[in-house]
Amino acid sequence: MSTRSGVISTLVEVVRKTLNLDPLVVVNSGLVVVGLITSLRSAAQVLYTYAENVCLSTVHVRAEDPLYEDVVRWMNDHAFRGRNFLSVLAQTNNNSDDKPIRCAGQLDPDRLISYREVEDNSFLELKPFCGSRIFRFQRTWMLFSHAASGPGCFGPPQLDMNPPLKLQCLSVSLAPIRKFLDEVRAYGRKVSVSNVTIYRTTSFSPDLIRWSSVASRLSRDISTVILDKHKKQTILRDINEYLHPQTRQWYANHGIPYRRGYLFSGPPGTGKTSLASAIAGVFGLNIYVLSLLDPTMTESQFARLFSEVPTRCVVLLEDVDAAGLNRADTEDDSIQRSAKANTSVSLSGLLNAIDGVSSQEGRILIMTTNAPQTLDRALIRPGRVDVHIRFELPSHEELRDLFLSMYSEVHQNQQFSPAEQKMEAAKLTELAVRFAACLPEKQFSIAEVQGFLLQYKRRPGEACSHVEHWVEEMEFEK
Ligand SMILES: Nc1ncnc2c1ncn2[C@@H]1O[C@H](COP(=O)(O)OP(=O)(O)OP(=O)(O)O)[C@@H](O)[C@H]1O
Repeated sequence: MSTRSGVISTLVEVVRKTLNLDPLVVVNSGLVVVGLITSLRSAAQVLYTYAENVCLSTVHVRAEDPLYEDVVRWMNDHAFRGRNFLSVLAQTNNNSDDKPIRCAGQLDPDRLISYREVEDNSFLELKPFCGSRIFRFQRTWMLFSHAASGPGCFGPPQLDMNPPLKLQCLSVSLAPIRKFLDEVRAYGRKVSVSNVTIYRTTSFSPDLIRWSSVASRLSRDISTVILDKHKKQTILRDINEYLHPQTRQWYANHGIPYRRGYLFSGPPGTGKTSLASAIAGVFGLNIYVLSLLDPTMTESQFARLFSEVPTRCVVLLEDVDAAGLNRADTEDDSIQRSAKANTSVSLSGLLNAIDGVSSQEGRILIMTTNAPQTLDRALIRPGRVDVHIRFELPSHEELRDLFLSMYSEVHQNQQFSPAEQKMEAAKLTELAVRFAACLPEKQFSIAEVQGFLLQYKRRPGEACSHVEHWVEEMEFEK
């Protein structure tokens, strides 16, 4: 003890002599400064909390809400342009269908191109990730905060999770932020007018499963989906009528839950998913894809996700037959999990999610299946499935349409005069008839025939001459 105090007094003496300062005074002043800073910080915190409660309007936006993407997009395109943000998430954006690769010259079948040498169309996106930024919107100063790991961004950032957003402004009313959000949504609609955003469920942890947008694509033109005209018109008219605001009122007046379900059934590769995505494009809706086969999803999570979709959207439940959901073969026909079930969601859980009290109104449910005959009657009864569209293997007429659709740009070539274009179109129709006649009806799926045509992308004549041989090969394989 005495040695330690001896060392301390020697040190004090050395400091006093070399710096000409009394160390005790320095330490005391330091303590006072630290104390002052701590008190000021606490006072600022109290003031901030008071201000937040009394005169700051705050809006939080959850990551799974479509508004989230709109806010981030608006901030990126306006408030952050050319400025530094404290912490950003760098991400390669591959969703740039509308930005073609700037590739050297015309396609030459004999010249192979290494795509390391060519500028690709993915681009680097820097998204605000953690921190806050003050920006001005229509004469109002606002604070945008994005916390990656709770308040203050302490701790390691959780890169796999989109943290919620916070928008604040100095106002006792939410009106300025509402105005801002209206603008953000209008901007989002404008920039993605011909895009369909696809949402899927993402499991962040065993207990946390949420919707997240996985892609935003140019919507598929409905005319490129080959389907009997009458069936196509039926479904388009039906959805058009259903989505109309007057129809919603009609449902409400009659006390009928405002929901509509569609079943697309048919062999693989006949266009069920293609039609669902084209429908979303026609009506400007986003697609929410749910899978009954997701091993990480419990029944209650499934129900919650189903109820969290927005009012107007397409909910796509693919291959419902694959889950093997049927009533157990019990005498009382009660809805229990069948032994063959392939999912953690029971049939009654699925039925409740579709039309239980918490199920979202206004959405369009599209279920696809290869085996409609195996589906439980309860699942496809009217109210759950209102329109059943049967997809079939293509007829000669549909094969001809597919051929014409694959080579549509051949005669639309701008280098041709209108008269030449007409002649080319006539030639192509002739080829299409010949092509279809070489294929047996109702034997191959459109996906299979499309696969064959893809080998002859700009050469309809060659496709026509090779199709018979391809049919022989396919028949041999089958
Ligand atoms: N009727 C169709 N019209 C246009 N393209 C089609 C059609 N059917 C299939 N295709 C093409 O075949 C491929 C697979 O189609 P899609 O995924 O829509 O079939 P599906 O019926 O949903 O198949 P699955 O039952 O295996 O999910 C796509 O590339 C699509 O372009």
